[in-house]
Amino acid sequence: MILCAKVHIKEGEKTRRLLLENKLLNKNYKIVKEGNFLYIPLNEENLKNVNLKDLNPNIEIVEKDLKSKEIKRKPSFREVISKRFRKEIDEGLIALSYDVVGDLVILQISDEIDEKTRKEIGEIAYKLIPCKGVFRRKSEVKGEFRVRELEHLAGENRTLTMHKENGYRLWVDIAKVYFSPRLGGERLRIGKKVGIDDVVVDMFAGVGPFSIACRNARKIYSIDINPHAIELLKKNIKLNKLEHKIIPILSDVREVDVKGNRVIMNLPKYAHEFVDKALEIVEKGGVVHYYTIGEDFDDAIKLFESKCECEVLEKKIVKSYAPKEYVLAIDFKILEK
Ligand SMILES: C[S@@+](CC[C@H](N)C(=O)[O-])C[C@H]1O[C@@H](n2cnc3c(N)ncnc32)[C@H](O)[C@@H]1O
Repeated sequence: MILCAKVHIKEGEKTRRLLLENKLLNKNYKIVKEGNFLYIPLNEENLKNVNLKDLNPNIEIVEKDLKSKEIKRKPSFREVISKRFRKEIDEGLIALSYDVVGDLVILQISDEIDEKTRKEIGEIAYKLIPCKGVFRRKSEVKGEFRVRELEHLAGENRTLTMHKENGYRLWVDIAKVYFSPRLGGERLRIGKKVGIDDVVVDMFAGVGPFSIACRNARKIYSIDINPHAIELLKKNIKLNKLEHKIIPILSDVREVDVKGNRVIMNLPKYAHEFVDKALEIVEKGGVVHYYTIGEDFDDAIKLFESKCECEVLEKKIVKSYAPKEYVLAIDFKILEK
């Protein structure tokens, strides 16, 4: 039995595209039509990163006996690596999960694995994952710009790529700016809340994925301190034809004087240091989308309650960060400052 998204045929193509963009479509099985409904096979491994109801609230998850598309299927990267490197996987030196940004793949292999083996794994990924280049994370995201060091393993040694998610396109340079494809579902969630009269302030915009996800707003101020991010953000504004709405600002957000009714604080590790600034920016009655790292939501809620009168509209775990630590999202409505 295969997990499937059951949707009305009228929403079939839109849902299939959203599932594909969020790496949730299981291409090994055929989509089936029964009556007025389509059953779209799901990639179970990636389901943990995305809440399907954010993609389309009408999706129902059901199990279905679907026919496999190919009789002779190419083994997946995960299948090959699990067999060849079981011990190293169990020891936490090689991860089966990886990121795909545009046509580039980023693997997680420890420095303790020798260079020859790292390259061998890179070549396996290059053959089995549709992509043009393979890299590995050489460090954690670090510094003010939240960028990680990378090591090239296979294919093209190029770090600029075009990523597609949620119906928009983004230029990303994986060596110069922060970008996580795992936040695609979160961006969709925020984008859906945006109204046509909203003025959004994206305090830590990077190349602009949250800003562009909020494209229904009246105006969007997109701020970042990394000049490479702002350069790519400007290209992305043009690429998505949003010159009339998005205002890119290269600056430390603490130096910027703007106001808005929806503030996005996507700097999980340090956002707690910027709460006063967010409260200066947000208008009374507005919403702050706060991202932080923690075991639970308590500290973040206490922090906001110590600084203003607020109401928690929604809270969710976005992804895991370390053992027992998560990237958390909390939407605060600011009642009184
Ligand atoms: C975690 S990244 C998020 C980028 C983007 N929102 C995304 O989802 O891809 C945080 C961003 O905040 C920027 N940043 C860090 N400190 C800043 C500051 N004081 N003022 C403005 N931007 C800052 C970094 O350069 C980085 O691009």
